[in-house]
Amino acid sequence: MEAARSVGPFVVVGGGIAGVTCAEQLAVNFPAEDILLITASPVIKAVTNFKQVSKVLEEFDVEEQPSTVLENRFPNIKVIESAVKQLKSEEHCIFMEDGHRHVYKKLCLCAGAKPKLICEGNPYVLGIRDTDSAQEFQKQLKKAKRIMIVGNGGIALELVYEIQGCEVIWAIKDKAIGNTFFDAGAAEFLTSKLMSEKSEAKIAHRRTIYTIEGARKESGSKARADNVGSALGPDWHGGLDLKGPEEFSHSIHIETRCEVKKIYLQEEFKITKKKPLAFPKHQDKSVTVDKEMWPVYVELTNGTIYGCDFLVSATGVTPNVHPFLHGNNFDLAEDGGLKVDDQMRTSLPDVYAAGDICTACWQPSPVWQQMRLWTQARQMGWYAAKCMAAASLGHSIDMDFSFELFAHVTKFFNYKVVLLGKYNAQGLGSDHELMLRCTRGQEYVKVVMQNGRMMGAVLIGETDLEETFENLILNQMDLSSYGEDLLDPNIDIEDYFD
Ligand SMILES: Cc1cc2nc3c(=O)[nH]c(=O)nc-3n(C[C@H](O)[C@H](O)[C@H](O)COP(=O)(O)OP(=O)(O)OC[C@H]3O[C@@H](n4cnc5c(N)ncnc54)[C@H](O)[C@@H]3O)c2cc1C
Ligand SMILES: NC(=O)C1=CN([C@@H]2O[C@H](COP(=O)(O)OP(=O)(O)OC[C@H]3O[C@@H](n4cnc5c(N)ncnc54)[C@H](O)[C@@H]3O)[C@@H](O)[C@H]2O)C=CC1
Repeated sequence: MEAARSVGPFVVVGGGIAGVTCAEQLAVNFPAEDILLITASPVIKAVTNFKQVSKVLEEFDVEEQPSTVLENRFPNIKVIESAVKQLKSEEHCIFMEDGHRHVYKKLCLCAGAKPKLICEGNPYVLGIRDTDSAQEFQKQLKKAKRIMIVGNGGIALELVYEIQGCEVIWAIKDKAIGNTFFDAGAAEFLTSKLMSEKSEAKIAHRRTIYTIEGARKESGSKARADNVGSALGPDWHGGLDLKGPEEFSHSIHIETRCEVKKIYLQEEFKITKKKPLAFPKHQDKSVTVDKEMWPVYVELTNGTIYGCDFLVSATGVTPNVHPFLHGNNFDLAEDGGLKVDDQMRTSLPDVYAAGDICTACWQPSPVWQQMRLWTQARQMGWYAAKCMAAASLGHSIDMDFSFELFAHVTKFFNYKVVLLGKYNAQGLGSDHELMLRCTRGQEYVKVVMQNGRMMGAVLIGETDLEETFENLILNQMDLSSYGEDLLDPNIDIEDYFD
């Protein structure tokens, strides 16, 4: 067995952000050694336009590229396009779909995650993970008149805002939108943006439903449909044409505090004699029961039933661990991810993991938590390579600074959104207070304070506060004496703390 440990190259499985970043860093650290990157997809995802916005805030695009681009940049990286079928960790060997096998010295698993669908194997329930699934969604949307989006996180927030020309029923378990990122206050701020943008907006308070009828579609430029499959960056939907066949701009119907109870196919539904609801498409109050026959019917736990063309299950992801588990006893975390320690090691010798496939099981910084995001996939891939390099030289390294503070920059409803630290007071119990500053349609600033120290923040809009707040959270300065001044728009707090 000893022999297996030292022969063979470094091997990385997965051509997503985590895997590509890990392979690149290994290639830089060991320019004279072969690095094998094995991936099931014909393209790899590369980080482009990387910008270190501040100490921990970073922004970048994600671009799908042919593997030759990576091999040309790093001559000691060899990309093999084939799925891994099995791992025999005892033998330090992986077996491929294409029949080949590869011995490894050290292995990093970066096989990502897959959509956690509310119902597997139903052709009317779509998940979105990558370009292929996004294109399939776009194709289905072109001919859809009404769809249901289930889930209240990143994908749902983006889709609800971007989809035009198709009625959208948005079913969420929570009482307010965007629960994975926002509290009720921020949700209200964002919902009002959705309302204010649609001239005929109105809210039907039946079961706290928002019915947003949009203005007739102005000429406006359609999203570029020709460059699908290019940058998968935070504007992954930007390259898609998320427009249905109808001529109105938006028609969103939000059903809160409910889940999908049952999904019926058309034939099955006909025999139930149940009555599907229509939502007032043209403000016609009398339209309460749908006359159309839909391919699929969805019964929600609040008793309402809607016909629609298909559902999007934007209900989270589950780590892609299965091809590797067979015959290997990895320690798994509750969320199904491969447990990794502070050196990105899994429970099996010489096997590391990074990105969506893993679950961080080290003692985290008090203001950091894992979230399956591009930013963390890149940071983990980079750090795992450093750990593998150090380990092969016989030592370990300190935790990378990027895990000191949770920091995420993104865009929702066309607002810049910055999330820092314990932005929703995660794990702080009731022992914290919130400070808020909000100008409707402009900015929403929420700060989470505990014992006079800043623990987290939600910044929506161009607030220019991210760097100052990042420093205040990192240095844990006692801010009690500043009180409300901290958010006083007339006080330039940057001067206070510069
Ligand atoms: C629609 C959507 C929008 C998103 N938007 C954002 C955003 O705006 N900002 C953000 O920060 N995050 C966003 N995310 C999350 C982000 O995409 C993921 O966190 C990130 O891509 C994870 O990277 P990864 O390398 O771990 O996994 P992935 O990118 O999933 O890569 C996994 C790789 O492993 C390969 N693979 C899988 N199984 C095998 C196997 N058996 N053998 C060989 N290879 C295999 C796959 O082919 C793929 O190349 C979004 C996710 C989705 C689905
Ligand atoms: N701009 C950004 O930062 C974006 C980030 N992402 C990331 O990509 C990954 C996938 O995105 P999402 O699928 O949106 O995951 P998510 O984790 O962001 O949201 C999942 C949502 O589905 C809900 N949910 C789970 N099971 C459900 C059920 N059975 N019924 C109803 N609701 C259910 C959850 O409560 C949550 O609101 C996530 O890690 C997310 O953070 C995705 C899109 C944009």
